[in-house]
Amino acid sequence: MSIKEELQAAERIVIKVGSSTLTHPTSKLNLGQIEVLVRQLADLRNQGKELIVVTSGAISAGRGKIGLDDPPRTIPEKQALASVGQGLLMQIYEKIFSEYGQIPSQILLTRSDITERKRYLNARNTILKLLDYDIIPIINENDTIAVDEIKFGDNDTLSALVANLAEADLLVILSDVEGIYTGDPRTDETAELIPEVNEIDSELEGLAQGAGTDRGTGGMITKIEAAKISTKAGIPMIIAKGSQGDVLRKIVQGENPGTVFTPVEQNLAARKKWIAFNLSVQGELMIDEGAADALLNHGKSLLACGVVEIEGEFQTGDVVDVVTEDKEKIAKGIVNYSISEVEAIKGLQSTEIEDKLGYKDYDEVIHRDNLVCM
Ligand SMILES: Nc1ncnc2c1ncn2[C@@H]1O[C@H](COP(=O)(O)OP(=O)(O)O)[C@@H](O)[C@H]1O
Ligand SMILES: N[C@@H](CCC(=O)OP(=O)(O)O)C(=O)O
Repeated sequence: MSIKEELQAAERIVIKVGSSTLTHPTSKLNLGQIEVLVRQLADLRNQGKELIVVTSGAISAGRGKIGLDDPPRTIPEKQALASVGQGLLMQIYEKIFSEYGQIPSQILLTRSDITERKRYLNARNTILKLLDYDIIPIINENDTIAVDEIKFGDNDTLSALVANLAEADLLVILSDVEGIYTGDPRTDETAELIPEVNEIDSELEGLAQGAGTDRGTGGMITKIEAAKISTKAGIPMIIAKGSQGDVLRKIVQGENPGTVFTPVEQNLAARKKWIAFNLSVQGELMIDEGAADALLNHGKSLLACGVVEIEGEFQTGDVVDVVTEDKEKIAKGIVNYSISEVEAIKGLQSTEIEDKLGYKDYDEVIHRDNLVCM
């Protein structure tokens, strides 16, 4: 399918809207802009599209409401502002969506809702049920309670993980720029829009700078991180300017008003997607050349005999990175044994595991069904 056809065929779409689109430079909500956006979303829903919105703007709206001149610096400051602003955001979404006959709902996520498999499945089931009820889930990070260890940090990454979790057909990131330019268009007058990206390389990453205003988080850097996750999961992603009145209509008609990232041809099963994009890696297994060949070229499981060195603190069922002796990361997987058990059985044949541990729950350290090669 061409990218145009993929855009036209997208039935389930995640739309992420940045603070720079939802709020004015005063930090207060940009009601006109939100109205235009919600009208388009309602119209897509009327066309039968399934929509999931990832919204930013809580911190900025909270700041606008309280009337703080300076942007928040500390985590408690951001948390307090988010606590004020999230309610404002939902109030306005609820009001305008209702006017257009649609039902929005709120979901606030922390990183562990995605990294812990049980919670991931819960979040997924809830979102799918809401879509089933013709509701538009509106997702934000749970800023008020998320501290560093459990934070996504930015909604670009969150939106890509949500697109993956919900098995969306398309991820749209609406910002205050048309797309990715050859430099930050705010500071580089010669910067030109890049309409299509087929491969994310270090050159492209080098063009991306941070946020454009003190309301945004991450700028183009986090949007490229999102594109890596999304395209690897087989989902095309578009960055476009949220203030263009008919931007969403154009996209679903197959037009590209910004930068489109074409997906990598790969269709991982849902469980493998969860492993591949799991942000909470608990350790690292270094494996020898033979084991690397078995994993990468023959689709085999990782056996204890191929494990050379171990790092981290993992329990049975945790996700670990698998690296070569040159420290190149080649895979990620769910381990069948804890770190102390792998330490004891590394280098051994599977037939020797029982003698060593006094039991043998599994032949493999990581079964191939729980392994994703990079
Ligand atoms: N190479 C680039 N191309 C386009 N924009 C860039 C680039 N590098 C940095 N930016 C900045 O990224 C900003 C958008 O990101 P951000 O401020 O986080 O907004 P949002 O709230 O939409 O996420 C733009 O306003 C721009 O200043
Ligand atoms: N969760 C935060 C937004 C974080 C974020 O990534 O902001 P942005 O770069 O504007 O998408 C909030 O609601 O204020």
